[in-house]
Amino acid sequence: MSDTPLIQPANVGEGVYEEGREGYGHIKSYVRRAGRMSSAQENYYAEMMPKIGLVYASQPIDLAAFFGRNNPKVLEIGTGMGETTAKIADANRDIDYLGVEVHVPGVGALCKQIAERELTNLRICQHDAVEVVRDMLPEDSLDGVHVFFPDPWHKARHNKRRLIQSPFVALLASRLKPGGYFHCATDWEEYAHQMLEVLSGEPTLVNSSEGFAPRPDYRPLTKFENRGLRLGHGVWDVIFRKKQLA
Ligand SMILES: C[S@@+](CC[C@H](N)C(=O)[O-])C[C@H]1O[C@@H](n2cnc3c(N)ncnc32)[C@H](O)[C@@H]1O
Repeated sequence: MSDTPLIQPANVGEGVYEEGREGYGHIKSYVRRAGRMSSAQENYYAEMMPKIGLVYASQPIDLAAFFGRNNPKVLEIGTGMGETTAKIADANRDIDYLGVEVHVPGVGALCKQIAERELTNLRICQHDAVEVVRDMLPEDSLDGVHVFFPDPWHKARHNKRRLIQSPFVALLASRLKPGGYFHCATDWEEYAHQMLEVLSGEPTLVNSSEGFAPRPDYRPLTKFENRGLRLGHGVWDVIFRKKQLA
């Protein structure tokens, strides 16, 4: 692993207050939303998280040992209510998926999907993905990264809270294996262009298409996306690959 962390640990920057910074750590890409779990979500959370949850710790993990097999590993950041995540894992049982999400009712909803679909290839970490990637995922350990519809933070003064920015993309790219893919999607056009620009600027990645990519079959259309498309709104997919070693 390299000596210089790409994202500074939480104690760096102490004393500097910036909007969006929690506990003087790095700027957060989310706000803790209110919202209670339904009793079903609560029950599934209590039943499933001890079995499939990854508890955050500031040390790298062995993903093959964690999933109990050597199959391809894909990270999804911001699984939301988990419908897309569960559908993808259900349709691709030979691939192991690690979903990272901070919103507790969303984690509860995903636990329900995992139990109902009897998925053994999908696990969840309920923690800030920036810290999970920085502290827990070894370099060259992932076959793919999904970041679907990240919070757009559309006001200019909030743009700094967006996930897809150069330092985090460089960190994520370092966790991909050579040939691994990095797939983002958004319905916010200006963010789509930022994604394309930031990923194009990462020297270890190469675009899999010319410009935006067609939606690949493995990413199902969400209800929300379908409605948007009917209303004439756009959705943009950006898919890059990590360069093979020379
Ligand atoms: C707009 S939602 C999209 C959810 C889902 N991907 C979808 O397509 O419906 C973005 C999600 O990312 C989560 N999120 C944002 N920043 C995060 C972070 N740093 N770590 C983990 N989850 C994060 C939010 O809690 C939210 O659920």
